[in-house]
Amino acid sequence: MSTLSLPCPAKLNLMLNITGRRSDGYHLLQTLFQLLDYGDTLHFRDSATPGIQLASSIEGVAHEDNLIVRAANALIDYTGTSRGALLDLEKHLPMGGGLGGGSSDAATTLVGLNQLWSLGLSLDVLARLAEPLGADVPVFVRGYSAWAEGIGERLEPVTLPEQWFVVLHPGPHVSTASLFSTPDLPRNTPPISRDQALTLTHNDCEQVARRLYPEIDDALTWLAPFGPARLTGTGACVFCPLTSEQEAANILRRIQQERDTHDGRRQWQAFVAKGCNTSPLHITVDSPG
Ligand SMILES: C[C@@](CO)(OP(=O)(O)O)[C@H](O)COP(=O)(O)OP(=O)(O)OC[C@H]1O[C@@H](n2ccc(N)nc2=O)[C@H](O)[C@@H]1O
Ligand SMILES: Nc1ncnc2c1ncn2[C@@H]1O[C@H](COP(=O)(O)OP(=O)(O)O)[C@@H](O)[C@H]1O
Repeated sequence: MSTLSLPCPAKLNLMLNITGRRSDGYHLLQTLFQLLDYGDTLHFRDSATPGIQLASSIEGVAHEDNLIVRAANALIDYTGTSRGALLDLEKHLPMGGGLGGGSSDAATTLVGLNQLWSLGLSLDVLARLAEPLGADVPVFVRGYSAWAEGIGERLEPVTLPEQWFVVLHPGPHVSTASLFSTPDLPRNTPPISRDQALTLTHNDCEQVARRLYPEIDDALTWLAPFGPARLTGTGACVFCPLTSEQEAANILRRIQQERDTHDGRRQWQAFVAKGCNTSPLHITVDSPG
C-alpha cells in the first residue's frame, strides 16, 4: 500500500494592487506571491475504496466544500480513474489568514494524487484543473514565487531575495469575498511593471482591513518599528521581512511576550519562515513536467 507525505506551503502577497474589476465581479490584481517554507502537511494513503476519504473534517467546512475534496474530485472527473485514497491533513495555517492555506491544500492534493495514482498529468493540465478551485490555487500548483496578474492565474516566476519573515495572525478570520465587497476598497490603482513591484510594499486591501478589524490595525502598528510591516492578501495575517533568522526569532519572542502580558486581549499566533523561490512541495515530489 503506497503512502506519501507532502508539504502545503503558505504564501505571502509582498504587494497587492487592485487595478480593475471583471464583468463577473472578480477583481483584477497585480501581486507578488512569495512562497514560504512553512505550512500544512498532507498525508496520502492508497485505498481499495474508489474516491476520497478524509481522516478528519475541518470545523465549519462541509466535506464536499473542503478544497481537498473538490481538488480530488476534479482530478477524478478529468481522468475517470477508479482509484481511491485516504487523506489526512495536518493543519497549521490559520483559515481566512491570507496565507492561502486552503488553496495550497488543494494544490498539494492535485500534485500528490497525480503521483500516488501514477496519472502522468503535466503541470499545465494540473494548473488548468486548479483554476476553478480558487484564484490562489494555480500558483501553488506551478510551485514558484511569482509575479501575478489577472485574478492570479497569469504567472511569471520571479527570483526574490533570500529573506526571513515573521508572520503574525492577530485573531480574526477574514472572508476574502466580504473584504472584496467593501464599497470603498480602492479598485483603480494604475498598473505597474513587475520590476517596480519588487520594491513596493503596498497592499490595496490594507486600509479597509485595518478599519474593519481593529486587531489587524493593532498588530500592524505594533510590528511597524521592526521593518516594512504589511498585510498579506485580504488578511488577517500581517508580516515583516527580515534579513536574518535571528532577527525574526527575536521578534517572535517579543510577540509571545505580548500575548502573555495583555490579559488575553492580544490573541496573537505567530511563526517565522524563510521565503523560497521554489515550492517545498516541488522539491519533495517527483515533479511532473
Ligand atoms: C486576495 C488573494 C490574493 O492572494 O488572497 P487571500 O487573501 O484570499 O489569500 C486571492 O487572490 C484570493 O484567492 P482565493 O482565496 O483563492 O479566492 P477565491 O476563492 O477565488 O474567491 C473568493 C471570493 O473573493 C472574491 N474575489 C477573489 C479573487 C479576486 N481576484 N477577486 C475577487 O473579487 C470573489 O467574490 C470570490 O467569490
Ligand atoms: N482544506 C481547507 N483548508 C482551509 N480552508 C478551507 C479548506 N477547504 C475549504 N476551505 C474554506 O476556504 C476559506 C479560506 O481559507 P484559506 O485558504 O485558509 O484562507 P485565505 O484564502 O484567507 O488564505 C476558509 O474559510 C474555509 O471556509
